[in-house]
Amino acid sequence: MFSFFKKKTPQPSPEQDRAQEPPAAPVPAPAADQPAVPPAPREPIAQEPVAPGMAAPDTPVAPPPVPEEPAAPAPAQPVPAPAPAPAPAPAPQAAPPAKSSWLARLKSGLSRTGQSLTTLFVGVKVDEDLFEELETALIMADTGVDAAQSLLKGLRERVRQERIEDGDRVRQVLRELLAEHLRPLERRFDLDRPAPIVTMIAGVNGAGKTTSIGKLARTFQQQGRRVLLAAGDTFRAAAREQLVEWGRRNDVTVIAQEGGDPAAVAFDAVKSGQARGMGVVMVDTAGRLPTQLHLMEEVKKIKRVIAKADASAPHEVLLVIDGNTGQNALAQIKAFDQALGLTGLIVTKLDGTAKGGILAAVAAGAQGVRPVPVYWIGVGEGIDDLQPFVADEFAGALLGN
Ligand SMILES: Nc1nc2c(ncn2[C@@H]2O[C@H](COP(=O)(O)OP(=O)(O)OP(=O)(O)O)[C@@H](O)[C@H]2O)c(=O)[nH]1
Repeated sequence: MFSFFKKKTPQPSPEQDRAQEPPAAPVPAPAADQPAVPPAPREPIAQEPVAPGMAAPDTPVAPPPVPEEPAAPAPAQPVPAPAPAPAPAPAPQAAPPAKSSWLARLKSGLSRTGQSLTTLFVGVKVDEDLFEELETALIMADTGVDAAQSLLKGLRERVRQERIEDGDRVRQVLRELLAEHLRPLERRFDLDRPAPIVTMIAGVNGAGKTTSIGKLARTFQQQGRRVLLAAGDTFRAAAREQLVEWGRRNDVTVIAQEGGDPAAVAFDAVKSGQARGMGVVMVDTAGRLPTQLHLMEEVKKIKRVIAKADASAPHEVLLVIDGNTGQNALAQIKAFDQALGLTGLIVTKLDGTAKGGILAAVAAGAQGVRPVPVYWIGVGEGIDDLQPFVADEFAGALLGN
């Protein structure tokens, strides 16, 4: 399995607050990840290698300055350097895996969640004790109380109506009910619309934003779209370099700038994407907690400034959430949705978690959350471990077929 983006150091805690850092080094990451002296200044990078099967690049265009945005600093200067012409590393995996292997991975990824649920049905008597145990197991899997109760209500009805006495049949019915419950979250990311599709990615530290962007860039390329990335985390050199390095290895243009205003980088990326006929422009943003109000203002500003480069953009605003986060994910969705108007979710790290039920809580609108559609789920660090969310497959992986 091809693995990439693995950080050399442990992930920064979401609890870290850039605000507490000295102004000269406003970085969210732990000291280990952050050299006291930043790495040698990197030229803003605009690689222009051409992915196989893609059109030749246009002449790089110097983007216009960011239009008047109160307190906006000078525009980024992504002077598109000539292509460094590194021999592009071969694609780690040429073709997407067979459907069966993906399903097997999803299943094994969610096995820790599934185990606690599926073992309950083996040779069991179908009675009130079973329903109570199931309710507890669902809540433990992070479905939340609302979703657990609503699923169990449906299950009781079906068991009564169909006079089900077999534990395994109860499991199958619960699986059907879970799939139905999750189906409203299913949404396909539409690539067939006017380009560039400007997609902004937000989330807390370490949720998997940059990794997911890398995986998506590959997916979009495989579907014949030219991709441009904006390294919107101008504070943390490691985050920027992670994206830039990915771009180098995979023939994807990356607009990056050390320091400065992330909104300016985003603006430049959109302009550049328009000028170069890109299919998708993905804007990475620094990790932030919803409680860090100044950083939430910053991410709102990025969105506003993107709209100055293209009045219809951003076309997608995606929140990346870590599937292990538990019920706090709901608070994250609510806050980012309020700040940015989310169009979709990417739920990562569903592999090896005992809490794969969080999507049921989202679908139930628990804690007043809007059931924001889920475009993709991440079940591993490999390039193919980000897959479209399909309710039926998800329910099957969780509860068996
Ligand atoms: N197991 C697993 N690990 C993942 C998944 N997605 C991302 N990761 C890992 O999670 C870690 C953090 O991922 P990043 O992409 O750096 O997260 P980020 O949100 O960009 O982090 P910041 O830039 O610090 O805000 C990395 O070690 C990734 O390899 C997933 O679906 N499964």
